[in-house]
Amino acid sequence: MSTPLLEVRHLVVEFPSRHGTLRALDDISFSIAPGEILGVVGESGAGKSLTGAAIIGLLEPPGRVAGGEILLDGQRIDNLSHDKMRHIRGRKIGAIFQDPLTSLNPLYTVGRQLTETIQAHLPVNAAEARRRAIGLLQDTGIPAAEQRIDHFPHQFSGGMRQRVVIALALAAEPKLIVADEPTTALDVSIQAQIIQLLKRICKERGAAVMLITHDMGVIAETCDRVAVLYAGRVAEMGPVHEVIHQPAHPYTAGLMAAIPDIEIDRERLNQIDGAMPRLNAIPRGCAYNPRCPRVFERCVQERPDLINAGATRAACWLHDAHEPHVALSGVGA
Ligand SMILES: Nc1ncnc2c1ncn2[C@@H]1O[C@H](COP(=O)(O)OP(=O)(O)OP(=O)(O)O)[C@@H](O)[C@H]1O
Repeated sequence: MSTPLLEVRHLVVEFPSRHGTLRALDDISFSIAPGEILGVVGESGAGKSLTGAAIIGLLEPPGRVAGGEILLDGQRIDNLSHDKMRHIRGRKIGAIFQDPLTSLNPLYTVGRQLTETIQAHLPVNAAEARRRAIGLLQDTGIPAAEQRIDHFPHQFSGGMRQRVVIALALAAEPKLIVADEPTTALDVSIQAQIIQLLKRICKERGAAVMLITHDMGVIAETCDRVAVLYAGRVAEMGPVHEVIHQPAHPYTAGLMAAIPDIEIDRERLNQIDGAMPRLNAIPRGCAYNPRCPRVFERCVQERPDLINAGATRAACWLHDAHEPHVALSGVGA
């Protein structure tokens, strides 16, 4: 892999609470190379959005980075002032969120928002900024961009608005795009178009992308590599094809089995039994052990770190070569 653009090393995020400190992200490490799309997947509460928020410097207090480091282009960004981070967010990191309306100012035309962003970060005059803004709208598939540039956000449909948000995220030519559930709020019929657009435009520009989603189908279509999160830790990480077709962690296998299939009645979907633990009740050993069909003694005693597991890396004792896998009695192994 080429030199990483983004490196997240041993990231810890904590929230103070009345019951003591809650650790929401616990020792998360991964990297993304230029031009690469890393999918971050997991059930609700796994820590996907917090990971994205920590990277873009938008963790909501009292949540805080309590350990580890985040490097962009070799420079630490987790310890910068708000002002410096705001500048980096515009210039080097573009963010795309689930609801396009949170990223757009309803009072300004999309052209004004695009040209202001371009001129705040790039040395171009107003005419050039407008020319580039029209180019971005065309690139993101907005028809009649020369006219639509002077429209307000409410004059666009949901799908078109998310295209505008993608154009805005790319306006300052950032090297990293963090996209948090970018299609969840959209009509199913246009989700695939937006995902394909994001993929094409980022690949063309060589931008690194962190794509947060709970949807394994989106990951399969879009990503180069994938990190599977569970209870604030990486359960498995590897090339997307290998993670999907030979999942090494029983949690990943469970997520794969739960992918909706239009041929199958929703009622019959194979969901993973049980629920993600609350932060104040993370089980000892492997956090997935109460739900795991392959749990054995060591899983309830010792917490696994990522180890080589065939074509991927998985935090699972099943892949420890020295492990005699003695199933726990009473649990379907
Ligand atoms: N402000 C907060 N205070 C306390 N705990 C929080 C706060 N924000 C998030 N958490 C907890 O951190 C954990 C991770 O949350 P996060 O939003 O990152 O999950 P997620 O994987 O993005 O889920 P979803 O798919 O539902 O967005 C959850 O247990 C959540 O309850």
